[in-house]
Amino acid sequence: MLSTNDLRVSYGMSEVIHGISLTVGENETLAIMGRNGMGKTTLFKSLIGILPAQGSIAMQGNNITGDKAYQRVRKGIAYVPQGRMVFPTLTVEENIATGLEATGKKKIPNDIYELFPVLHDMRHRKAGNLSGGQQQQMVIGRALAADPKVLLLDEPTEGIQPSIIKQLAKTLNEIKQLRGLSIVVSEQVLSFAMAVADRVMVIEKGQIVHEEDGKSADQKKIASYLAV
Ligand SMILES: Nc1ncnc2c1ncn2[C@@H]1O[C@H](COP(=O)(O)OP(=O)(O)OP(=O)(O)O)[C@@H](O)[C@H]1O
Repeated sequence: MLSTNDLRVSYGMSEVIHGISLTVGENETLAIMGRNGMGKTTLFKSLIGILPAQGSIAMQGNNITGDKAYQRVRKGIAYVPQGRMVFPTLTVEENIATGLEATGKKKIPNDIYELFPVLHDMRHRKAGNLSGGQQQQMVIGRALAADPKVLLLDEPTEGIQPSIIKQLAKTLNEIKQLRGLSIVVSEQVLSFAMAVADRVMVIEKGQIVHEEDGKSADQKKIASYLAV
């Protein structure tokens, strides 16, 4: 579905992603695990087209390396950034509706409010008044409004309570079923990654250093990469 080949990303003269090749298949969830500063956000920003990269990125076999972010969104990639980036003074509904731009539609698809009933209840509230977990649901709803084929989520559990993290994992699995999409998620919370991932990759200093099947993953080994 989405793949990279020898992807390299630099800030000025300093290269921080050193040749990453990965593929996420149709209806697959790929978790990219790594400690702070290992390059997860940089990788995601290059996938969505906010940061320029060398090497290549392909979507359904078509080269999108030269595409701008909005073109990639139209081709079916949606991005939920780390820190969520809500528009605090807009209502919940207005926030979600910003995701519709790529589709030309005016109405928020029903399944978004079915997935997140609390967002329906709070749709006229200002987004800045929502809890962290509710805001995370809202920005996932915003990404789904763009009708993506691939959903990129950068550390969605950051700043969210453990009980809500469990619920978020369940919801992501539901979304994958319901929409039949592919998910790439970056994470540091192992239990969350294990609850959603079909495949796990570990990133260290801008390189993939370990990869295995999610269901049979050696959690101790992955945890050892995450330990400081
Ligand atoms: N704007 C920037 N300019 C220069 N270097 C940067 C910039 N942003 C990130 N870096 C560096 O790139 C490397 C990778 O950072 P990145 O934010 O991608 O890591 P991360 O795994 O997402 O970590 P975190 O979870 O803390 O966001 C780090 O060494 C970081 O210091």
